Amino acid sequence: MARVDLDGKPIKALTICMIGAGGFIGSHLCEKLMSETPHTVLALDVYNDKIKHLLEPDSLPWAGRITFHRLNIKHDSRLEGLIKMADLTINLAAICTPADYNTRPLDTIYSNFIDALPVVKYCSENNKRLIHFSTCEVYGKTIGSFLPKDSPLRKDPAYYVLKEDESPCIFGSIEKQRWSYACAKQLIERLIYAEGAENGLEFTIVRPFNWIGPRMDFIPGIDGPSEGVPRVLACFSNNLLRGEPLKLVDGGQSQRTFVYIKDAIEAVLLMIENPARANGHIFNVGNPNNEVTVRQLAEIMIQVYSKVSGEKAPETPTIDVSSKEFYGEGYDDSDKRIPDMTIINRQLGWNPKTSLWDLLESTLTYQHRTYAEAIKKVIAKPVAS
Ligand SMILES: NC(=O)c1ccc[n+]([C@@H]2O[C@H](COP(=O)([O-])OP(=O)(O)OC[C@H]3O[C@@H](n4cnc5c(N)ncnc54)[C@H](O)[C@@H]3O)[C@@H](O)[C@H]2O)c1
Ligand SMILES: O=C(O)[C@H]1O[C@H](OP(=O)(O)OP(=O)(O)OC[C@H]2O[C@@H](n3ccc(=O)[nH]c3=O)[C@H](O)[C@@H]2O)[C@H](O)[C@@H](O)[C@@H]1O
Repeated sequence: MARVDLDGKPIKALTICMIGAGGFIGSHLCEKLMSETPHTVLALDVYNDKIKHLLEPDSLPWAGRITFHRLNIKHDSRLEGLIKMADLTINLAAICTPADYNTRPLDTIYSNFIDALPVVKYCSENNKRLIHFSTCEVYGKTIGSFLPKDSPLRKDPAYYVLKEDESPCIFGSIEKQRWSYACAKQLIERLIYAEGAENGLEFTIVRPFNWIGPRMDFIPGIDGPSEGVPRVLACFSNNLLRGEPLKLVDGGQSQRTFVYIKDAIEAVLLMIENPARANGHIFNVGNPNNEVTVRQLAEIMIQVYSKVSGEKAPETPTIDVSSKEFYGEGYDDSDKRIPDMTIINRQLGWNPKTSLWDLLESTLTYQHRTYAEAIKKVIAKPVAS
């Protein structure tokens, strides 16, 4: 049966230029596009470890529909040609781990703004559609966080729910370099929006709210640097795998909503296949029902990991660390992130499905299966003198 879009029209097979295809989100999106659609992917990245299973062997059912192009978009003349070959470009490439924002602010700003400029320009000049990945961090802090601690208004959704077309972007001072990422993402959003308004660029901007699942980031000392600090899912997974206490930054009081990567990818596929409904829009993609403090996240992950691994929870399950000690000078944090879902619901009829417990159960099962043996070997190895 022919696949149809939300308006009942047949979906044409597309060629998609996916920049950053070798990362966490890219790997899941490539998997979905290969297994469930007829689309072709030109996968661009500097790494391909997370999509190797889709590239080899030649006998895979989708062989020929995905090709990997190893390139750095900072300096590679092949970029424009690949964008021209495609109907649609999806840009995922970015430095997007908070540990980098205050310690490598220049790389962060270059990666999230300067390096994205040619992609926007080539799409605009060649009349190609662009789906650009921004972030929920563009909202920064909530309005409610500036109210007195005991103000009843803090409980009023008007002071914390984040709306694409209404909420302001509230960042800290310049010396709080945490916001270098959010600010660079905000400026590229504004540039894309302006290209749409002045030059007719067909664009969609995605604001992911803490998408998590298998293949997110790396486990320090196993498939990433020992001293590296990934995002919270991988930090806590690493602690659990090693039987160490989970580190709560500044008491773990910040709140987040976590969405399962597989739910979120459904939303991206709807955007890809329904351009008339997605063009010109900015979409929050998150799960407002999965809100927890970071401390609660740690507690749930400890329980779930114990269930899936059969190992006892560590005697000291969590410890508090200051943000200065953990991330260094210039760190700051978003207090609370509840996505408003009105626009994505209206335009694409999308809703997240997976509960926090369920998504952590499948993700931690994957982490245990993938890393537990390797961690045991590393721990058992005597340190070279
Ligand atoms: N995962 C989330 O929940 C989340 C949340 C908000 C925003 N985002 C945004 O979504 C996008 C993808 O995030 P992710 O979680 O998959 O991150 P990721 O780090 O796993 O993936 C990014 C990929 O881009 C590649 N890349 C970076 N710079 C490049 C360059 N110059 N040339 C070629 N390739 C380059 C990296 O090698 C990596 O494979 C990013 O733009 C990020 O800011 C993600
Ligand atoms: O995922 C998103 O939607 C966006 O937010 C993330 O930012 P953040 O949620 O702050 O990053 P995490 O590393 O996942 O941290 C979440 C919270 O856990 C805390 N944390 C992290 C690691 C840890 O070991 N302990 C700990 O308490 C952090 O301080 C923060 O409050 C990243 O900036 C991006 O990947 C992305 O743009």
